[in-house]
Amino acid sequence: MLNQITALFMTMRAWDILDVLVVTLFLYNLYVLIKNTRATALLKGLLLLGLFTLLAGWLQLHAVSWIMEKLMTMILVALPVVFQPELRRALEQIGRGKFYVSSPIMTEQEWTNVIDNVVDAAVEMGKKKIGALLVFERTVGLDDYIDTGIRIEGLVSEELLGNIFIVNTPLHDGAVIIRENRIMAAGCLLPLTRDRSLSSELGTRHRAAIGISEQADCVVLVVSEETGTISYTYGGHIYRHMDAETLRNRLRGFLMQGHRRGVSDVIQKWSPLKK
Ligand SMILES: Nc1ncnc2c1ncn2[C@@H]1O[C@H](COP(=O)(O)OP(=O)(O)OP(=O)(O)O)[C@@H](O)[C@H]1O
Repeated sequence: MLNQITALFMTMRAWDILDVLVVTLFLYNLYVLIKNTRATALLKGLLLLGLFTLLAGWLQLHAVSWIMEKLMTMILVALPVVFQPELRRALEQIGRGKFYVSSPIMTEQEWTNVIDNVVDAAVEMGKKKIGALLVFERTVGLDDYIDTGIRIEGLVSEELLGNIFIVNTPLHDGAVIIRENRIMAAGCLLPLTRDRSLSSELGTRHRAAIGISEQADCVVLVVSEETGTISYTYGGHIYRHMDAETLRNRLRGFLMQGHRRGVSDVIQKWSPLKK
């Protein structure tokens, strides 16, 4: 065994290493792209079906094997249809040269500043019963949704957020999308959840917040215009009646510990050129 491994390394050419590196980079970015989206759950399901097919073959259950093989073929044909939005987004990102995401890493102080400004704005809007919808992009890019709104690309501040959501102003309808310390766009249209089990108290603003969190790994804040309560959504779930401190802590958890944008982070983090 050891000899075989040694032989393998001895016969390895520089191109083979490059080959492995390219495949690793591709798979890692693919993982980052689909992590925490509905694609992950579907892939887990596929993996289980694959294992079941192998097991059926190994136990020589011919009828089960035959059915599973046909089923797998059908699923593989159906996959591009089911994953059409994800595939489109991935191809667009490659087309825009964004598959390998390179972005400056935010310091802890910068994140704290962003979170404080957003939470203070949300609390203030809650007191005044001003409805608001704020999406924090994480590893899954939200360019598709940013494109549905008005581009801003301004630094996050309590004052700017407060201004955007003033009732009857052009930008107040729809969602604000935040990427790191920038408000990328306002007035964005988000997909509504189709979950029928939700409370009837939750109108379209809350349904949009849940809907986008089902499609991507973003975290979304909602301020209710009716009650002034603040909620957040993540992974298709809604967490309601948040106070400022809990919200701050949850956002820290999501954004400061959980925010990774890919291999570029690691490279930048350990880069000797990093100041
Ligand atoms: N698909 C969507 N994407 C983004 N924003 C949306 C979407 N649908 C509705 N909204 C926002 O939600 C507002 C309507 O909120 P609605 O009263 O229906 O929801 P709600 O969940 O009951 O919230 P509230 O408690 O604030 O009343 C719209 O004016 C718009 O700003």
